[in-house]
Amino acid sequence: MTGRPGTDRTGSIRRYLLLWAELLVDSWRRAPVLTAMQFVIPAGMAAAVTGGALALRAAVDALIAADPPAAVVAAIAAGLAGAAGIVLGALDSHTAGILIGKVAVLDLNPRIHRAITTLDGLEHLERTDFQDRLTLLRNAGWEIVLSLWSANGVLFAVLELTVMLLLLGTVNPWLLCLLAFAAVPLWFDQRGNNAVIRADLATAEPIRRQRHLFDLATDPASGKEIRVAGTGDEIARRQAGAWDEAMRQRFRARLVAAGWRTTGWLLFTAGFGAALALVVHQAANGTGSAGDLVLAVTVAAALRQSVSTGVHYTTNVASAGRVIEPYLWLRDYVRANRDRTGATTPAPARLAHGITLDRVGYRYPGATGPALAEVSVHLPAGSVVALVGEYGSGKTTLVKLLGKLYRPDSGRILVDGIPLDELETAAWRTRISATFQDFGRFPTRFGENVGVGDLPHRTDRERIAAAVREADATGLVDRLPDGLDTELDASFGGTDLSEGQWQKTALARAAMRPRPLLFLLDEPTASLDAPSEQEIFDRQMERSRRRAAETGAVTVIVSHRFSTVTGADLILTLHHGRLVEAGSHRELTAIPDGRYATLYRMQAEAYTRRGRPAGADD
Ligand SMILES: Nc1ncnc2c1ncn2[C@@H]1O[C@H](COP(=O)(O)OP(=O)(O)OP(=O)(O)O)[C@@H](O)[C@H]1O
Repeated sequence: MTGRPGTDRTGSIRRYLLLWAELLVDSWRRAPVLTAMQFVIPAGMAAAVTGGALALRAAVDALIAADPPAAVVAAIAAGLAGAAGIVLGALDSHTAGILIGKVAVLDLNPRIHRAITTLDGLEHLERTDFQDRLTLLRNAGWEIVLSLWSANGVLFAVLELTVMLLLLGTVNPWLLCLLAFAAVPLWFDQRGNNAVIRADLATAEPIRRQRHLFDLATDPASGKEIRVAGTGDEIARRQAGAWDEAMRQRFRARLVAAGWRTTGWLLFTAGFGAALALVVHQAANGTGSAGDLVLAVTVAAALRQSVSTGVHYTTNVASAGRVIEPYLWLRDYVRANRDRTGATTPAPARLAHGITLDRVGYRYPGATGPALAEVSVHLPAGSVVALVGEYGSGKTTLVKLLGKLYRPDSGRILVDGIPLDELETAAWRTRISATFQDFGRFPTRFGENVGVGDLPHRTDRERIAAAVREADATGLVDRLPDGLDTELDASFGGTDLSEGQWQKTALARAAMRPRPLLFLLDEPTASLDAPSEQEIFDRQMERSRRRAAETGAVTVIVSHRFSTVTGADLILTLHHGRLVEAGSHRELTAIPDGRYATLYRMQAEAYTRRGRPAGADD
């Protein structure tokens, strides 16, 4: 921001013009004939209106001059011009609709979705102010493309207005003042629209909240809890509250806009009336012809139509700002993100030394305190590292930093001495195998759900079968009606899986990559029963050791069940975002009143009370 409104406005106009130029190129590529028609038709309509008015004046003057043949020719010309105007008007709306639909659905919407889904990092999905913008962009393609053709419509409306005013000027130069009256509705309408845009942006948050509450109420997963807890009424009340909050502001803004619009039209009508009175007066005292009067009435009536069309298109352009602004923001954000992630150093073929965290800190945007602070530790190549700590202690944040999903605010992460920031993000990610507690559920076939863990091999059935074995999911596949080819996700007509089965699918997906340098397992077994959990951890340990020998891979496991990670080479205990202890299970349990030792003992006692062996491997 420069702080100078004029400069901001110029910059904004420039950005809009550039966007429209791009959309014009898209339109031309997608449908050249339809695109050309968007210029030819309005030009033809402007010509038809002015030609018709001139022909009508000629016809009336010829009649008065007792020249019937000239009057007939002029009347036919006026009729033809009127008919051409009607045909072109009908063509105009149809062709524009088809063109806008094509470019919006086939070019712009996919471009927006691609930008959102391929953006590096997670901030745009997790920050509420970013989410508000993304909410506005859902299927916004139509409105954005419409703005181009509305701008084009404004241009032609101005052209038509200019020609008409020139015609009126030939009758009486005072009639040129009608231009000022014609501009008033445009200007007032603009003011009203600005109020609407401001209100829509200001109420994006409650609209998103009410949508979220609606999704919550209609989602089968949360539906169970809502019914048991009896919170249905409360959710409905809050949804209505959010809706009410948004709608109050939006209705108020629309009321203000309607006030501006009505005032604008009233002023225009007053000017129009005065113009007609002037021409009638001129005709009455003999300084003008009857043809002039007909021309003035015809043109002034058409002028009203042109102004109305101009206002309509201007409204479209102005209200498109609601989605154009977030779209331009998204493009800038993607560009800035690309520049920021322009690292080019390839990931090492294998880890020789390991991963070092040097005073790493991270604070979520808008958070009051840091999620991680001053974390310094070395994760040796080939080691299995466990992250433990209470809820919210920073474990997942650390995992995300290692996956380059966030960048540290302070300190740095080194991979074999190379700053992670300098490693090419995509290349680094292809060397990571990861499972998160909130795993993805893709509505595709089971095999594909697993295969996407290593995109180049997503249809490699042998590789998929091996990954399924690694995740101990062979029994699951055997029970599926079509094995690997079973369509998943009941909401899309497929077979649904239980929470634990989805988690096993995610584990199999994470087993697809053949030579990872880093395994990230963020509570990979939270939805599984204890025996499956232990089995999976044992299997993962075995896999980690194998991969460690091949590539020096580091495994980072987050687990709340301490007994499963006792075999880790290094256990890191986090507390309020700080690393408070690091060592092996034996070393940490030897610290009297140590954090790990205390938490471990408490968990072990709880298991013993429930009749389960406490830390059987201890
Ligand atoms: N997207 C986010 N925006 C703002 N704050 C966040 C976000 N994600 C996590 N936090 C905060 O950061 C801190 C660390 O969260 P983190 O998820 O890393 O903890 P954790 O140890 O993995 O917790 P859990 O065991 O519950 O998964 C918490 O205080 C949490 O509230």
